[in-house]
Amino acid sequence: MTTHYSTPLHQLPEWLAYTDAIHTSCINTNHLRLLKVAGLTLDLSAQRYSPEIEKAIEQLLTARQLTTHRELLLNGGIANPIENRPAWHTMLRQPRPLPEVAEERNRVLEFVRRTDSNRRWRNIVHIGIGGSDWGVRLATAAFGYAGTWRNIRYVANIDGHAIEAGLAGLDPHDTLIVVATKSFTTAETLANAERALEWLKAAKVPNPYNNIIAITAKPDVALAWGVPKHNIFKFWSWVGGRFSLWSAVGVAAGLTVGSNVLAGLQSGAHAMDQHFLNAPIAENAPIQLAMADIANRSILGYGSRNLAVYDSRLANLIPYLQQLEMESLGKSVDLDGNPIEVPTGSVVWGMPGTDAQHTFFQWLHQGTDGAPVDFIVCQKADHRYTDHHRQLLAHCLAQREALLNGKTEEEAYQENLNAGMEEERARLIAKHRKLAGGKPSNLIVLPQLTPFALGALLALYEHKVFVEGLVWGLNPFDQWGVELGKVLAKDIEKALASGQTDLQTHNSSTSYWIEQFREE
Ligand SMILES: O=P(O)(O)OC[C@H]1O[C@H](O)[C@H](O)[C@@H](O)[C@@H]1O
Repeated sequence: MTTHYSTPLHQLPEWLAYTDAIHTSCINTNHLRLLKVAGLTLDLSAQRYSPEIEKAIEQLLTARQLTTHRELLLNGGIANPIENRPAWHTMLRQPRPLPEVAEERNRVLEFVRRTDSNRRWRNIVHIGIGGSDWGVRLATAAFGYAGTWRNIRYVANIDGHAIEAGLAGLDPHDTLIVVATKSFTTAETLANAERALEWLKAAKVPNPYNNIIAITAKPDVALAWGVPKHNIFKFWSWVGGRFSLWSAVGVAAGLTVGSNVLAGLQSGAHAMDQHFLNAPIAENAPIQLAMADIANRSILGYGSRNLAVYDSRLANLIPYLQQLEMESLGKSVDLDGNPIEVPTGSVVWGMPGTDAQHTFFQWLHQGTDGAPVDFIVCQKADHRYTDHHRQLLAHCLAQREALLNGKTEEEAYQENLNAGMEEERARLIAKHRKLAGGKPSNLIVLPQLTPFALGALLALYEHKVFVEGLVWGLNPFDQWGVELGKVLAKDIEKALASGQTDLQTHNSSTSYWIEQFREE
């Protein structure tokens, strides 16, 4: 068996040099550091920076063999050694992909074209969960925020309310059920697909399977389930679930917001792939984003990162990135199975701004922990309410500046006095109004919310995650942690249905609740 690391990260000289460089630097509030990539601007001015940091990054990434691993990723080598397969989502957005990829891409385009020209399917119910869900939701909300001629609904959760609400009020004769599941084994998706099938049958739809399409890496299983061959779109085991938006999984987005959205997303992502491959380290946006995140997480000790998305059309970017980042980086052993002795992937959380300002920004400004923030905003809006957009931009910049600059007690005290407060009270209130400042953040500006810009943004985060995995030495392309719960759920479900279980195998609280929830 190959050993990947002879020296653990926390003892690696290049890591120690990076740690030192971070500790001996600060955020320079007079410094402007911008990277312009694929139409996006990444403003890193509110992160620590020094020539020593730049040098340490170069050396650390050389020690981690960035060039070799990046080529492995982008050329379809075994980038996921634990599961012994490539992680080749970048292939799906190449202008000239492998013939089998091109063929499936064309099948999707042709399906959308034919369906549109027949004005077929007024309603779409997209059934899928996790990576087979969030990307499609994101794309349709981003570009269909004002509605489209087709209704689209999403059903992910096993909660029966989800499928009930997903189907309620729709005409089964004019509804296309899209079943998206890489594995075709995911319990939620299969159960919801069964309910949708029953619903079609109950409405006496002549051939209910004609109202269903499946997108999967297991076409044989979909066929055996009943989906006709011509209604099955395939992707490949080398496409990780959380990267499947780039595959035929996006077909429901094609049907609602148009094939040009899929094409635009792909070309934006491809432009970012090229930048990631070719740009020198100091100008490489995914790399610089990753290294800032690593510094904040592993060296400065921030436990989470906030996503302040100043565009309500991008609300689904938050769960999308939560899956991308937390499923990829929520690991604590390296490729050799040894514990990683520095903190790895942080919590990622957020809400669109300005809603977030009225919910938890207080904590960001004055809470004990605080968190770095990614501010994401579009320079130009697509609505006609110019003063709304001006205010939105102002709030975004203001929050970022407040986090960075803060306010001293003395400043607050003087302001209080100037506002006519008597001295003792001015002192007390100043202590409450003081903001520490110095909080790191990124600002990512999209010129406008186009499919190209969103594609580039998603690929920026994907490659950021890859670089973090490389530095920490973990495998960002598996997710073993979610398995145990799935196995336990199967056993508990059996116990709830039949009463048969070995209660000894569960802890006393679980056993108690099995008894309580057991069906009579
Ligand atoms: O697409 P599927 O095979 O149905 O998988 C759906 C989801 O299942 C699990 O939760 C995995 O952790 C996710 O990565 C995946 O996206």
